[in-house]
Amino acid sequence: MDLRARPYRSVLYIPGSRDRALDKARDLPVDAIIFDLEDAVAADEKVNARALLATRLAEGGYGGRAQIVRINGMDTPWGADDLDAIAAIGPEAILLPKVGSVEDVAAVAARLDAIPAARATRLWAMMETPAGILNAAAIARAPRMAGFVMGTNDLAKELGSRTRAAMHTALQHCLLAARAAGIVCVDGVYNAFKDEEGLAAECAEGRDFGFDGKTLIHPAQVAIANAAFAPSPEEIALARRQIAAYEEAKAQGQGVAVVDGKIVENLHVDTARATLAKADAIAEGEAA
Ligand SMILES: CC(C)(COP(=O)(O)OP(=O)(O)OC[C@H]1O[C@@H](n2cnc3c(N)ncnc32)[C@H](O)[C@@H]1OP(=O)(O)O)[C@@H](O)C(=O)NCCC(=O)NCCSC(=O)C[C@H](O)C(=O)O
Ligand SMILES: [Mg+2]
Repeated sequence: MDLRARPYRSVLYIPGSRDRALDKARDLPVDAIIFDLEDAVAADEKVNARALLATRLAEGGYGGRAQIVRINGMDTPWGADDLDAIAAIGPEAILLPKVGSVEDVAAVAARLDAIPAARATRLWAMMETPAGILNAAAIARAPRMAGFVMGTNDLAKELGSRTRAAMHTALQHCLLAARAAGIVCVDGVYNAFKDEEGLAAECAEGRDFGFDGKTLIHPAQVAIANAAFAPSPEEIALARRQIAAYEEAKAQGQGVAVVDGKIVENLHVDTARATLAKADAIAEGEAA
């Protein structure tokens, strides 16, 4: 299965304790939702949030959006109960926080193997600890692994870094590991949720790096991420021209075409086809 065939431009965190936000998300134009039981939920709300979220997920109404539940760490008082309660609903994916090693993931995958409802549930990993970043290649190939989410807040805390630039190596390292394993990789959150310009700039950088999309914390951020991570009309038009020019060159026995003064070879055509497939998947999701 091509995990990246589906769009992940906008991936919105929703605190599992906020019923109004859980309801609102049913109408938001996001590609994916992370229903959060970890850092967005206070310690004394954890148990109630787990029950509320289980009820809302069982009710459904989230349409074709990818649904991912972030549980608490297995080393916390809530992790094991979160896992059992959420796995029993058979969610599409469970997101593990602060993953440090492939063994962390393998232990959860083995526990899921014993829960029939979770037969098809995939695992995602928060990449946000120095050990996790260093072990990214192995984690990306762990059992049931389907996606990485960059946790830039925790990473900044752990590294003591003060700028995003200081985390570029970690971001790119995780992206390399994800691409080598063929899994999804989404960028970290932009905390200043009222700063649209700052978010747009960070989305543009994430897109240039190659991320599939951005994690978000507020509905006002959704449109900006959706625009930044979708192929632009110019990119779509160029992709079509590249494919047509290459097909024509091939018909004449040549392996190289030229479009806008730049060579187009089979690998560029692969990228062009991927651009069109992504645009189609987005259009399909928006029409649904
Ligand atoms: C940041 C917020 C606390 C702001 O909340 P609030 O003051 O309620 O915002 P608004 O009044 O502007 O809200 C307007 C309406 O939008 C709904 N809303 C708000 N946030 C969300 C959301 N995330 N999803 C869905 N709907 C949302 C409100 O209910 C209002 O609706 P209505 O009443 O109908 O008008 C708040 O946005 C928030 O809590 N955001 C999520 C924070 C979060 O999830 N944090 C954890 C993830 S970040 C992280 O941990 C990353 C990683 O681990 C790392 O290390 O980096
Ligand atoms: Mg975190």
